[in-house]
Amino acid sequence: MTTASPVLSADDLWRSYPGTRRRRTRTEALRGVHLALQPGERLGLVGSSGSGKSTLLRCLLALDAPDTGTVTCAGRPVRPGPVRTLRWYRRQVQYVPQDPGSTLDPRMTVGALVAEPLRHLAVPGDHRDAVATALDRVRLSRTLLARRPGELSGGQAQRVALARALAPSPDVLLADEPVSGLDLAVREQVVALLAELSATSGLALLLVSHDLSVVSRLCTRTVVLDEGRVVEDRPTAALVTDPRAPATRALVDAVVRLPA
Ligand SMILES: Nc1ncnc2c1ncn2[C@@H]1O[C@H](COP(=O)(O)OP(=O)(O)OP(=O)(O)O)[C@@H](O)[C@H]1O
Repeated sequence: MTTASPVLSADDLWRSYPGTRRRRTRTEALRGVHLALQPGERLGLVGSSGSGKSTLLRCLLALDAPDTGTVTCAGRPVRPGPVRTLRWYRRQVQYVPQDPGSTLDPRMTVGALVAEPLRHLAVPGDHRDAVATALDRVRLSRTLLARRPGELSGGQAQRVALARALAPSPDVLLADEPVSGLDLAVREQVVALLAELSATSGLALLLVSHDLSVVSRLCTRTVVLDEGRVVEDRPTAALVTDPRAPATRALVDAVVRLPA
């Protein structure tokens, strides 16, 4: 067990949603979730549909507040609030969305898209340099700077999303199913790129997925959520070869059943 202090942690998070007319009871989406991401670590967060992954991610991104419990980044508590009070956090913890095709503004050029977070976060320095560096880091040619999302392949769009997240030089990336919309060959390239980025720059990565096969190739440790609870938190290799919780077994079986 590592003793370094986590760069990002969730401590005893509880979050419930009110009942609806059709479903009267409250939904307990998170039930006492603990999670700690060490500097430079690659941590997987897996669980079936409805297990609470998105709710946890929204709390970690300070887009939603837990009912009780705290999110802490580098020793400071993190809660939703006005943009200016969260700038420090957004510079340290960046988000890579699931489907860049629909999240990148189709009217903006690649250059403007990658520069946007730097402007929003009031990052000092020459933004053109930072944009060029971010494109280099994701292996995107600078000849794409003037293109718009509609003129990019799926893999290029995902790299632009990654470059946007990397531009402010964060310590942590939270990636939500970052390869799920990509075909197999491109998926392999993006997985390899994420592994390389974390290995060479000390970037910590929290990879959220329902697919254990992607997580097992990238993450050294994996947390399994089931009905809002952490049911396993172990090295990924051990978890895959010897799943203990029924939810983990189901995820392992789902990978085994997939055609090669
Ligand atoms: N806004 C909401 N109002 C009511 N219930 C909600 C709301 N958002 C999520 N839930 C419920 O909370 C539980 C956890 O949902 P969540 O979206 O966090 O799961 P998930 O693991 O991300 O699922 P998926 O993989 O399908 O995206 C589910 O039972 C869901 O129906």
